[in-house]
Amino acid sequence: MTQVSTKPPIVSIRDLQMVFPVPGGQTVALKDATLSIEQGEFISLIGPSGCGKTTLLRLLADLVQPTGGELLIAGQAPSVARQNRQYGYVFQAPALMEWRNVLQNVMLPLQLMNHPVATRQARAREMLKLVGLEKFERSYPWQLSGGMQQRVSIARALAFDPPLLFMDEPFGALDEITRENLNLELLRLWRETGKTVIFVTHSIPEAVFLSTRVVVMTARPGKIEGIVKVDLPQPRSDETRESVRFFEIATEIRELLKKGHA
Ligand SMILES: Nc1ncnc2c1ncn2[C@@H]1O[C@H](COP(=O)(O)OP(=O)(O)OP(=O)(O)O)[C@@H](O)[C@H]1O
Repeated sequence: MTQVSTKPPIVSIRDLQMVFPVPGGQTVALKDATLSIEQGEFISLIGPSGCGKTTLLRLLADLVQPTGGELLIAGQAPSVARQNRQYGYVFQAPALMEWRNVLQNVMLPLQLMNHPVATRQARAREMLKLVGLEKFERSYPWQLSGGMQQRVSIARALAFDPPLLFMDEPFGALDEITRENLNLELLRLWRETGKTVIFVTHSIPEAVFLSTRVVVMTARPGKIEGIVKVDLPQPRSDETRESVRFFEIATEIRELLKKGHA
């Protein structure tokens, strides 16, 4: 007998639209986006600069309000999901507080919510262990490499143990090898925690390596050109990047990107 899941998708968007007023007119940042994401997926958003990837994340995070369409996070309005701490957000720049050490940075969200000191310390240490930085809790951001700083910001985003993690080009500024290592670490963390990740990237290989599905967007006004399922075996490894299937999927995404540019 087939089991039918009654759980709502963790993200459900229908005909989502975002139009920004600009002097002398308007910018259509996102047009008619429809997408459903199940719990535990790893979704990458890829598309040309200005196609609305960050806007889509900001809509999901309730940082801007859509001008049309529907959007639900775990069956809730984004404002409710935000209050219920349903997601963590990792930005392109780590945005750490220079005057706070690593532990204090990770504890900050819990401190703002008045969690007791012992609870927030224990939770922050657990998250630092998850990202492999338990030995650096007393270090200050300026004492860490760019990759380590981004791991701290991932630990901070996970402090509330949210089911969803939004990541906006988190590794874009890092060198290729650091980026590949962090990709592997992120996949380990994703497997161990069962989180749903929505990840913005400009890199086709990064999207293929990380994702269960890749959402390909068109040039402005940003629309979804296609959704590519990545059927590469898990866990992914360095060998994954050399497989024939990896190149086939990368080519499929490249063709969709070209179509969206035309
Ligand atoms: N607050 C705003 N007011 C006016 N226009 C905006 C605003 N936010 C975004 N836009 C415009 O919406 C479009 C989409 O921007 P967005 O940052 O979502 O693109 P993106 O795909 O993330 O780009 P990139 O890959 O370069 O980061 C752009 O043309 C941008 O200028």
